[in-house]
Amino acid sequence: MKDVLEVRQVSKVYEGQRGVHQLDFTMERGEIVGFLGPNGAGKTTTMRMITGYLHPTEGSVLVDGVSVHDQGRSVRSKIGYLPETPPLYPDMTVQSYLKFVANLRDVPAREVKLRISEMVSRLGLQGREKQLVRGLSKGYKQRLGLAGAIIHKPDLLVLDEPTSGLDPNQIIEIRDLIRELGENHTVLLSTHILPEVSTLCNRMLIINQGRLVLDGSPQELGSAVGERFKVSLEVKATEQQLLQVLNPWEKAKSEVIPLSSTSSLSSSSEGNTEATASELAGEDHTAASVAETTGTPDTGETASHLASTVHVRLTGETSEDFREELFYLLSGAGLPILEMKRENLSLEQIFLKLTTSEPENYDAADAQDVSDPKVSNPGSEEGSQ
Ligand SMILES: Nc1ncnc2c1ncn2[C@@H]1O[C@H](COP(=O)(O)OP(=O)(O)OP(=O)(O)O)[C@@H](O)[C@H]1O
Repeated sequence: MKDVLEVRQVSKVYEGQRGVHQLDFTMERGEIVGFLGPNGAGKTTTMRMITGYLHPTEGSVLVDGVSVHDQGRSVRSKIGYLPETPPLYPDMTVQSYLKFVANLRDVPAREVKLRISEMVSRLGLQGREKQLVRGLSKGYKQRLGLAGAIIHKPDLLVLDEPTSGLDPNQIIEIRDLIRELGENHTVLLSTHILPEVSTLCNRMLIINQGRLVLDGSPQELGSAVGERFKVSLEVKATEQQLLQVLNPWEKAKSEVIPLSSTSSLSSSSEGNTEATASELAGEDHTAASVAETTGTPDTGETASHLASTVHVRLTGETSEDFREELFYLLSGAGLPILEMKRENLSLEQIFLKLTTSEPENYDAADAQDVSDPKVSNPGSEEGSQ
């Protein structure tokens, strides 16, 4: 499929100060891509270069194969841009603003009326056509900004923090609109709100200190930072029975979790109350003591053989999801899983891992490498450059 957007080795230097450095990525038709980064990372700079409002110091931006900077006006008709603060004129009405933008964007005169009514109904602006822009709430101003950004039916839609400053209801409404717009447009969306990316985007780009540090789907994030797949389990078995099955299993390493580190065990049954009490007394809780405190009545056998439930944490060799295989392994051995929980890093933790790095020296030799898995060694010296 032909790329709608090609950002080729783009750098921007502001009077000796770095804006962005050798960014290189493409977007295919129909993608909704989240563009994330801490304050000052270079998101707005990048978006302004993509939309033709700023010239790169180096590199080029192509939309539908045409250079944004060589063919300014013709290529801008293919782009819709919603800056963080949409340039709305407070003394215009909703309708006159849309007419103004339609003319500016070269919408054919005979189509303007129809496009305005399409935008009004699509963006939920019905009944507000004659209202002055200054009287609109922030959420409705954002809707109007979006209407202005798509009135000329652009191929590529660039949205700079479209939900910033909105209340929770407005955020939900604008997200729904963006999701809908994504059905007909290719969308690049910058945001500070991480859950927004997981709900709206099928791919994300993370930028830090002017460089791309990750390019991948939200699902690929874990493997991008070299994370292994992890789960914690509560299994109806003795520790010995469980480890007999898990130890030879090559997919993951298992570690029994002492009772003092488990939450569900320490909050439910009577046995757990005892355990918590002894815990308060500062006793050490090994897996054997878990067995003791949660086990069946004492019949004289060793405590670990009596346990009714055991908690274990399993860490995979890779980031590959092994839950299904694990389920069949334990059920095949007649050991019921009572609880299984993923223990992987949250999006926020991964973001922090990728964007918390020391300031670096910039020189031409330290070009980024975001080849598969699409990350430039976060945390390592090379990656943080
Ligand atoms: N006009 C300018 N002149 C000089 N430096 C600038 C200019 N615009 C941006 N910068 C610098 O370029 C870097 C990237 O800024 P940019 O606004 O693109 O970041 P951002 O990721 O959009 O940040 P935020 O999330 O805070 O909006 C920052 O160090 C910023 O100070």
